[in-house]
Amino acid sequence: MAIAIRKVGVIGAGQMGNGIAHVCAASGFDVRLNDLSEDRLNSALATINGNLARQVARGQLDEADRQASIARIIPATSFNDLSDCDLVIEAATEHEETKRKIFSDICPVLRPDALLASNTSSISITRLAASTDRPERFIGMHFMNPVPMMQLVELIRGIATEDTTFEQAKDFIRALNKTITIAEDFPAFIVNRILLPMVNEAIYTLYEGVGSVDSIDTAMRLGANHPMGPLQLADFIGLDVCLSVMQVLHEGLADSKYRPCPLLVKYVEAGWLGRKTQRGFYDYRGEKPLPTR
Ligand SMILES: CC(=O)CC(=O)SCCNC(=O)CCNC(=O)[C@H](O)C(C)(C)COP(=O)(O)OP(=O)(O)OC[C@H]1O[C@@H](n2cnc3c(N)ncnc32)[C@H](O)[C@@H]1OP(=O)(O)O
Ligand SMILES: NC(=O)C1=CN([C@@H]2O[C@H](COP(=O)(O)OP(=O)(O)OC[C@H]3O[C@@H](n4cnc5c(N)ncnc54)[C@H](OP(=O)(O)O)[C@@H]3O)[C@@H](O)[C@H]2O)C=CC1
Repeated sequence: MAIAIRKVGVIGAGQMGNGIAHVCAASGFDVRLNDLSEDRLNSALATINGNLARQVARGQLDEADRQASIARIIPATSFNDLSDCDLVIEAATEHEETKRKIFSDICPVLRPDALLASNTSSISITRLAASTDRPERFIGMHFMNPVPMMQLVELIRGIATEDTTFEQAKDFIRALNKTITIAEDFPAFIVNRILLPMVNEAIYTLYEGVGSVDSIDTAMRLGANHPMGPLQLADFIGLDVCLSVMQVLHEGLADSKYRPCPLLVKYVEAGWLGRKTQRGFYDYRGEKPLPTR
């Protein structure tokens, strides 16, 4: 039975969670934004405020709407604060065990008819759904980074996702004024099945000394009209997320062409995760980003 979606819970207030909360609030939904720490929630609200202000400055939003949007986002340090949500979108770390633990903790708190979605970049929706008490009302809702700027949401049904869930998810995404593309539930779906091997190949190009950080990013920005070079994009996505997606592809499709570049592994092991740690293929701590290699 279809339910009206009015209140949306977002679990994980990082790069994606704050963007998802932003677009839901700006589209008139009440939002409960959850993360492990109050500090993370406070910085997420500051980021959202800044991005809404950027949209006001660009004339995409008026000041009254900015204020109304930010007022619709309530920080939630406990899953109990999400108990009356109609839809909960998980946007926590790209680590399957983390997601499964979140689902086992949140399901008992939710109304039986509430929908549950994951913003996972690559992990099997069918498998994640099976770890919940509601595989029929579970779906993959894959937003793109940065969420307020990117038009696409990739929608992925698990094997058990019901038609009503699918239709409600489509209606919800349309209410966010986003465009839907439908992907089948296979490793990394469509966008990351194509994009992340390109990013991984750019890292191999650096690793093998074919080009420098600057020459590789310049080549693709000016040679293929990409808005960001692939190494700049990797830092923007997060090198931990890039590595997780490549591991899911490599293990899920059992094809050596998806093996993660050893240099990517090294950066993640060093904690150099890109923009979110101020250092990846570029060092973001100074005036302008400087290549770290
Ligand atoms: C990994 C996955 O699972 C799936 C994915 O998401 S893959 C990644 C998909 N995303 C991309 O490919 C993004 C490619 N890059 C772009 O499209 C563009 O560079 C961009 C849209 C990000 C920015 O476009 P732009 O015209 O340069 O925007 P501009 O006004 O100059 O803003 C640039 C800066 O603001 C950010 N930005 C601009 N508006 C923003 C908003 N409303 N919300 C968040 N960030 C915003 C940009 O990311 C960039 O960050 P910094 O301020 O920290 O430098
Ligand atoms: N980055 C990207 O470009 C895109 C990422 N995605 C997907 O979105 C999801 C989030 O990615 P992203 O935002 O980049 O990751 P981030 O690391 O930026 O944010 C993840 C957030 O989840 C928090 N978190 C971790 N465990 C829990 C938990 N148990 N309960 C609540 N919050 C938790 C983290 O807190 P802490 O840091 O303290 O652990 C962090 O604040 C991933 O599944 C990713 O694959 C999808 C599209 C694009």
